[in-house]
Amino acid sequence: MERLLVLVRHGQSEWNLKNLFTGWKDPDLTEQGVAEAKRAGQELRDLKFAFDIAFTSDLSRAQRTLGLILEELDQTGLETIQNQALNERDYGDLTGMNKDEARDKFGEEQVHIWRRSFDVPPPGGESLKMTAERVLPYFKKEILPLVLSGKKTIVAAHGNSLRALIMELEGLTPDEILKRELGTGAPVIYRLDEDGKIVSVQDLAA
Ligand SMILES: O=C(O)[C@@H](CO)OP(=O)(O)O
Repeated sequence: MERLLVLVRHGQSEWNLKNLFTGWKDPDLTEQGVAEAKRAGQELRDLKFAFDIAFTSDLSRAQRTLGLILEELDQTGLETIQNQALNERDYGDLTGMNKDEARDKFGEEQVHIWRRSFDVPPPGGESLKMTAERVLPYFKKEILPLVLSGKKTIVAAHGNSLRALIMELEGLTPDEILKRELGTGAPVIYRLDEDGKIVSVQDLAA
């Protein structure tokens, strides 16, 4: 039995393009983001993927990315579950701020710590650790059992909510996961064994 899990970060959003901290804000995809999502769908179609269930966050950029992928796969009616647990890390007071302006205001190092340390949250927001503490229980309860039962599953979500998932799946240390940048609209394909251990990983961005 195949146990397939595909993770995909949303395509470029309006706020990715404007270089703004996004978090739980809900900007739409850019034209480039739409094209990235379509290309992801085409790549999965070329690899002959057909899914049994889809999960996404409650943010439009991830939902729309998933919708565009499913269109390419001719699977627009696929059962899809949306949950806030898969949302991007909440950037708190940084939300909406330009990333370069934040560096000017708070210093390069402080901004890097907020963006890429494991357990230092930005003011009023979530660290990657806090993000993992909501993503992982949801994944273990709602998603993983379906994957292990043979349901081919796609999860369309966000840079940091997917980092939390990848850290768990691949058994990475905080240092290792923080160096991992996920391309917009680039699927990562996992095949798992019956215990949820990785049999193979294929990153279509690579
Ligand atoms: O702004 C955000 O919400 C995220 C993802 O785009 O940014 P960062 O790469 O800084 O975690």
